Amino acid sequence: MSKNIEIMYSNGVNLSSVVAAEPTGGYQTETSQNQWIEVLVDCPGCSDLFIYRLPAQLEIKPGDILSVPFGTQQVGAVAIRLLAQPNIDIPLDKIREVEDVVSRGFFPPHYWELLNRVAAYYYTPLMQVIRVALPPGLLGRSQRRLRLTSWGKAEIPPILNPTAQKILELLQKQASGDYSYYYIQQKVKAAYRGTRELLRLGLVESYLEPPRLTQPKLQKAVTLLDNEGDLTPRQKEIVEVLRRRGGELWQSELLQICSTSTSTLKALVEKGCIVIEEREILRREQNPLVAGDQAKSLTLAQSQALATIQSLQGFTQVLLHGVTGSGKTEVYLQAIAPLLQQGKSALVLVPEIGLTPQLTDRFSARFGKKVSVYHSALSDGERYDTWRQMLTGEPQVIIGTRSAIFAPLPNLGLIILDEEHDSSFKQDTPIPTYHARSVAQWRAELENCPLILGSATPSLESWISFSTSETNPIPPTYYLSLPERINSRPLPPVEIIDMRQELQAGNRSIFSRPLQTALQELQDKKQQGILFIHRRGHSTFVSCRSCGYVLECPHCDVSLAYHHSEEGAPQLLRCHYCNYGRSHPQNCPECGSPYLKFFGSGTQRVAQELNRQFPNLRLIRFDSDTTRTKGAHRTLLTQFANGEADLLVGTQMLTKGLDLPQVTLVGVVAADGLLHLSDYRASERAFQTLTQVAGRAGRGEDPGRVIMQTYTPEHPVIEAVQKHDYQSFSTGELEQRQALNYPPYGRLILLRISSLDPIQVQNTAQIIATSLNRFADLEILGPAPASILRVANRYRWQILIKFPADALPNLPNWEEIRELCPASVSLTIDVDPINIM
Ligand SMILES: Nc1ncnc2c1ncn2[C@@H]1O[C@H](COP(=O)(O)OP(=O)(O)OP(=O)(O)O)[C@@H](O)[C@H]1O
Ligand SMILES: [Zn+2]
Ligand SMILES: [Zn+2]
Repeated sequence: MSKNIEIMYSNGVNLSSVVAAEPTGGYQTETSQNQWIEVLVDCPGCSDLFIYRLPAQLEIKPGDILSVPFGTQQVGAVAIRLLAQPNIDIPLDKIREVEDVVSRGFFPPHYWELLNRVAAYYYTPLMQVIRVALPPGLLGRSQRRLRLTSWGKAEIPPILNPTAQKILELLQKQASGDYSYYYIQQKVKAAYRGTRELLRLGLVESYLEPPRLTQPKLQKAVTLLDNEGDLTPRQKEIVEVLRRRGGELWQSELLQICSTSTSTLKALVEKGCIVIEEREILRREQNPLVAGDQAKSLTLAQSQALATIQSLQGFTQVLLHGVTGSGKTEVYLQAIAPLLQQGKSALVLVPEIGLTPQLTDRFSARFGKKVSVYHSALSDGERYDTWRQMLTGEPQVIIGTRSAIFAPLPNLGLIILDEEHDSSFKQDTPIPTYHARSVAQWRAELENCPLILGSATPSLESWISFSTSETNPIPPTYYLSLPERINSRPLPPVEIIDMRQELQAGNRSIFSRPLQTALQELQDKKQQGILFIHRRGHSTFVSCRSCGYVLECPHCDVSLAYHHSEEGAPQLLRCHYCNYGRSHPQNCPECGSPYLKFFGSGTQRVAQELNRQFPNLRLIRFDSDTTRTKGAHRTLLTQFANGEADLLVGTQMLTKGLDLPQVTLVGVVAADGLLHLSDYRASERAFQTLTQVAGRAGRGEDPGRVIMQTYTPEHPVIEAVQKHDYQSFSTGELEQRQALNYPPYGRLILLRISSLDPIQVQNTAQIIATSLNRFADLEILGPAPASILRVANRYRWQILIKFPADALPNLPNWEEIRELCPASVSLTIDVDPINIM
């Protein structure tokens, strides 16, 4: 085995400073006098730079993806920086050579710098950021292989040394004459001597097999040539089919259409009528065909907003604050159209996949094939190919979720974050714990293009940075408002129902009397409704009426939710944290009593109740249980849009961006579930969710109405939602945030500490907190157990660090903090956390 271990920096260089110090210069580096390259290797735990020799025949640039020898393996690596001299003191012959380039020029200009900023801001090793940004599998292990040449396949080998002889025999015994280096090394001692000889004699050749996942998908294509030969009637038929189809078809299609065989096609090849060759097919998610549409003539507010957007030059930020149904999407579409004409691309980020079918359709209707989607529910192949398609530089529109902010579009003209307030733009785990909005700001700055943040309920962060009257802010910022719905349609009136009074009046149903009446009327009037429930499943917990025992998850400190859908389907208890499931017991496991009672209502229970009380009402459940399979979102929404159901019953998922003009009624079964969460953002989130769900009503010709049930009608969030009053809600909420120094006035860093060992995690949390107390400008909250201490058997503690947003104080050296954790305790640094529970 080789003892040439790669040479690593001994003093733990701070990577971000190394790379950030040389912004994009790497791309223009004169390669001639550089003989060395620093690389990042894709190997767990390796965050340092390693130095390699440049092979004479290879031209390598920073950003290229490489294959390098590492220990005894070949691993993926990213070229970081070229050097004229190795900057460490080691014998030059100890430095190994780069094996090969797997993929060239993978990063568009500025991209590299973006990744570095993310790594630095979120205290994450650069390699982890690269992993989030690249499609899966790109850095997979490529394999060096050895195969026989045609000369090597011949029977008469020259006289060889014994190892070479053994390897040759090994290869010749194998049908394709092809093995990995690794396999040969296992089989033959000191194999390198033999391979060297075989290579020198030209009996074998060595080649690099790219990682499997990233292999482009090839398929045989048949192309018609002009030679009319002497053909049989059958052959003529095939040629005719090809001609009618434009002279080109995939072989598989042609075989199917003509019910013919490959040997028939081969005969045509021999007659010179057709050629068959391998072509790459791009596995992009197929957008269903949608009828094209034209730009709508804009309302006054829309055209003013558009005019401002079109006047923007370079890096600017726009907050497009438009009430629900005010036509923000139309503004996006018309802002993008001229960019595509200029050969530029646009990036549109949306919160959830559930949202994308409708939105993607609107974009496809306008821009056709120039639109692609990019999100984590795509297959690896689809992701990889969409990625490659972006690199072509063709003007295009990418619509995607959070991670699409890293889409490598070379010629970016505009970035849009739709529903910018949505918390799904923030990644909690794994690291980097990035917020797509922050990354979008950096990206827009680096690409020098405008960024549009759109929402009916802007996050307080965005609101404050656009509403404070700073003169000449950098970058220039614009607050654009669409205060009215399209065609001056009114926002729907919101009726608040006090459920305590319902109970007093003897109504024990989960539906208040006004909601019952409204549901009844729905059918008579042939209109549609949406019913919002905070939780999926049937009931939140099951407990014994005799002894009070609550069924809990064995791995988490939470009660199990009851899931039951149709008659006859198995009754299931499920943990919403770790997905543990068990069958529902007949009797109490504690006292044996048969009287088990369900508490709290999820989507399933509400659906059951509806079926019981309104047997004629047709409903569709829309939550993460019913939308698990690919395409389910689209199918269910299409059914609903086609009028196959009267009511859509679901969770958060249906609050966002749905545009269904025939929906007149929106019901909120219990607003309270959202209000009383132990998190400083609970009110903001509740206001946003309730306003958004209310905004689904009355978007078409018929006026809408909202019925909101609650036990706390006097809650300020409920009052603000009722009045559609963003302004007063945000003013009040900001005062509270300021008083306590919470964002957007203060900044937060959350340390999440977890372990299987309850004692060790608590001790570690304590030790970390003590060491943080040395920093006078930091306010340290905790250590405290997370609100659910144990999840999936891991005990979780946290420490919240608070500091003023305007002055970055002296922060701890996170590596030192990390070293305080024993191996069994893991630490995640969540910068600007959103979920603190
Ligand atoms: N200028 C226009 N003329 C006629 N109809 C329009 C115009 N602009 C938008 N619309 C239509 O109005 C409806 C609402 O628009 P859109 O969905 O873009 O609103 P939105 O502001 O994104 O709402 P939300 O924030 O609730 O998602 C859509 O059906 C859209 O096609
Ligand atoms: Zn019991
Ligand atoms: Zn669990």
